Amino acid sequence: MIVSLVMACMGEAFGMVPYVVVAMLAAGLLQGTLTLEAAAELSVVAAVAQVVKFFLTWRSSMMSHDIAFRALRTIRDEMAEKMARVPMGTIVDTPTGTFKNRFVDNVNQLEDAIAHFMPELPSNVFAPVLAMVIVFAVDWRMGLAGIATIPLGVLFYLGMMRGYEVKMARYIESEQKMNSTLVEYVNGIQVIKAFGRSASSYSMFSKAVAAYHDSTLDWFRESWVWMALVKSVVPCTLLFTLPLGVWLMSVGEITLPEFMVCITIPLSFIGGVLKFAQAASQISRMDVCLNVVWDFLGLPELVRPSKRVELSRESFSFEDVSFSYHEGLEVLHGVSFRTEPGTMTAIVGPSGSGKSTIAKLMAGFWDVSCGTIRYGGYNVQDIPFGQLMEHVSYVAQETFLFDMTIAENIRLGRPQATDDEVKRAARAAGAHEFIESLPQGYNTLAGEAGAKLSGGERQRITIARAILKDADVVILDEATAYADPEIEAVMERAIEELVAGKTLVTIAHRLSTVMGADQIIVMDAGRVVACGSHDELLMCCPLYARMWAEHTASIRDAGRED
Ligand SMILES: Nc1ncnc2c1ncn2[C@@H]1O[C@H](COP(=O)(O)OP(=O)(O)OP(=O)(O)O)[C@@H](O)[C@H]1O
Repeated sequence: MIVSLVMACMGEAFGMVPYVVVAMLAAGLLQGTLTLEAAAELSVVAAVAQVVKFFLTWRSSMMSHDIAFRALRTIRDEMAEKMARVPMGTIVDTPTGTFKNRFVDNVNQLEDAIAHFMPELPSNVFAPVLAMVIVFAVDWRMGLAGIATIPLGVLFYLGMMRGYEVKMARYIESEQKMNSTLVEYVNGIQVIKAFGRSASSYSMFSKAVAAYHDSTLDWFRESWVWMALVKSVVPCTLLFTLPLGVWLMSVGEITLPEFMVCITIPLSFIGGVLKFAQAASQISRMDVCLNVVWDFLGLPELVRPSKRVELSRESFSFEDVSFSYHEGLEVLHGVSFRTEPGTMTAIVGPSGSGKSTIAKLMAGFWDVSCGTIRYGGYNVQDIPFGQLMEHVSYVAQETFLFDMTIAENIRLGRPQATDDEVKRAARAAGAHEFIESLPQGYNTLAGEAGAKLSGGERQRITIARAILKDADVVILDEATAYADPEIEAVMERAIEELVAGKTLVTIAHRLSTVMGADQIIVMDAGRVVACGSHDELLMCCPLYARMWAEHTASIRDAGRED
């Protein structure tokens, strides 16, 4: 960046040479002393200086752009890394659009600041200073006349700067809010259409657009008056230099060439001064955008050690675990249980009783508020995140496929897996046939295929992913929730493949699917109310007995309807 700055400044210095040459040519012409050879030589000097300026400015700009894009990449990489280290709560509580804003729009704004503003700012200061040194060296009175418009310009500039940062922050905030609301709007378009609402009636979006409109106009209305004054007053140097110069020349204080130098040189630095005046908006913008980056990078992280530990064969154990997603709102209270290796644990309970929360804590998405979760004999907080994840497969309620090929989506389970292994996993998950029937088979992009895949098919792809991972513990969070009756059998076979010989923790609504579990944990309002086998719970847990009665009644009713 320093080299880029130096080259930009040198470029400005060379850029001034043609002005000096013009002054010398004009003076020679007026004095009648200009010869053809001298004119040709001076023109060559001006042309060479212009070429050198071009070369230096070009190199400086290339370097600063290179630096800018490298900085942008580093910032984005760090933000993406950070995202993997913050608790899931930070992610789910933030609207998707906000992430797009932080990562894309906000960081993009820094490009302009780093690539243009930083190298140009010193050269915009350097060029006027150099120009003034030249004019002052010729005649100090002409020097003063050359900068006479600047104090007035500074006055108007200060007028523009009043409350500028607040206005700029409001403008950027409203711009980002509008962008993120637009992303939400697009994400939620199905709901908006289904309820027959239009963009204008989606009040969040229209409010964000209106706020952006108001803040932009507010900002421009005030700034533009001042900026227009600065731009019209500062370049008027001739108003002062011309009469003073003519007078000084008439009284013999300065020569004609000196007069020409003193009126042309101040004209050469006006562009720089005006650009410098715009620096305020750049600095405020940079400040706001950088703060967004720093705030995000400063978010608290899930702290894990990096040194691998020697895990025993023990599986998960919850010891008096309490948890709140948000302070003061505890959703799990003193939960304790163990999962023995190679056994099946089912977690059941009414909606909102905390089943999925337990699954997500096992998957390491959040840290507990109180108590301890152990795996392999260690508190999970003392196990490197990557190491714990080697042992755990989490199949979530929501199936998510990345917009890459189906094969690559499955391979996420084990990046080094061969094509054959990917296919074997898909076969075991009962997904091979429908994947083969897609236009490009395993190479079909999930985004293209997405619309054609049913919920159950998508789920079998995520099960294939988990089968490929081959982890010791499989956590199934209502994994068969979207399966229709016809494919339920296929799904169950896929899951049997997935969990063969593994420790299974499953959360299921249909109690018939968990009857055979080694232990069933019954949750109610964030507490474990009972734990045992199906038969034991029927005898001793009224809540479970009621849920079972409701479940069998619903199966009977469904059978009667058929
Ligand atoms: N991300 C979140 N932020 C705040 N509260 C949450 C979050 N996720 C769940 N909760 C709350 O935590 C409680 C337990 O939710 P959880 O999803 O674990 O229940 P569940 O038993 O799995 O429910 P269901 O069977 O309906 O999926 C609920 O009161 C829920 O509103």
